[in-house]
Amino acid sequence: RCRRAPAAAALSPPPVSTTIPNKSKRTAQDYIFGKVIGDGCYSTVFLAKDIHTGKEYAIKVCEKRHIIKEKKGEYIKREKEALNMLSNVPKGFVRLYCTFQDAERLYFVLSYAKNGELLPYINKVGSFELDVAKYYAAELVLALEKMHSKGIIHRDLKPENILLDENMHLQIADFGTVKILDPEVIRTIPEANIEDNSQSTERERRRNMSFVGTAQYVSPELLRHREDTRASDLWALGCIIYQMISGLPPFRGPNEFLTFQKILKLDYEFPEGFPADAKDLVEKLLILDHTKRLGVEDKGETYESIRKHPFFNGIDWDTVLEQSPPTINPYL
Ligand SMILES: C[C@@H](Nc1nc2c(c3cc(-c4cn[nH]c4)ccc13)C(=O)N=C/C2=C\CC1CC1)C(C)(C)C
Repeated sequence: RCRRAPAAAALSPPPVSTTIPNKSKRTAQDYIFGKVIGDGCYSTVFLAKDIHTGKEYAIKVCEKRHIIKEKKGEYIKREKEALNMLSNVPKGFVRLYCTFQDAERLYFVLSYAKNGELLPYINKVGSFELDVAKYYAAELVLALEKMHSKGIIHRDLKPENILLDENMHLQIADFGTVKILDPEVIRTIPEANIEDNSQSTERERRRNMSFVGTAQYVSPELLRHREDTRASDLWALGCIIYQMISGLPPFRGPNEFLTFQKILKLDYEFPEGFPADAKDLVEKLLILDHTKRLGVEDKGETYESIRKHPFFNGIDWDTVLEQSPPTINPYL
């Protein structure tokens, strides 16, 4: 868990120069750094403009000494690997264009999600109309299918790191907490009972696993056993669908510890008037036993049992991303 760095910690943008270097490798001098648009645990995301093309990008800047001090090298490496694995996926994720470094910093040049985070939209209108919630839930399912089929588990999905591009399509960001499954590993199945040395190294890995996830959206298996599987993202999907429709996440406490207690006891309820289909889907995702969650048994690259759920009636899964998203209106 990291505390938000105080604004003062946001990096001062590097000096701008006017020389035009050779095309091969970009440097910070190729960009005009603008406002800070996002502040991560050990990085700051600036809005920036390429001085040669005038194009806008988001540049994530990480201080090398901070990464070394906080031992975040692994996170940075995994984030870059995940972003590269997803950069050929045309929609649903922020795209990594290039990286470069100087003596003190690492730079990631990424797509600029012009409409920012999903969270302010939920807060502004209180809660989404059903067709809006359904549409964005469908975009989220498609993004999870693409990530999981590449063996990438996000582990910290939440409305703050689900962004919206200029056409209001979703772009998942912040891959600092991802887990990338070893390609040889078959789809994560319930742990076998047989004792073998891989089991003990797996147990070792979990004991050493630094905690990830944000309180309201973290799954019970991550809390209880430090076990992270694709099903942990399906739990977060359930929380986000609940929140888009009711305006607040299902598990809320005055502090993280009490929020965790509610998660482990599955202590949540639906507000009056919560649509029946949505309630049924959320109930099939917010199941303590991660092997029983809707979608966990699905084989192949799509979550058929989630796609087929009545909540998604009317969604044409093949054209969702080509459609223009429904307008997010204040819920009267
Ligand atoms: C979730 C992230 N916040 C953000 N990450 C990114 C943004 C972004 C944009 C706005 C925004 C745009 N307009 N108004 C606000 C607000 C927050 C943003 C963007 O455009 N492009 C790539 C990003 C991230 C790339 C990812 C590899 C890190 C945190 C809080 C971690 C900094």
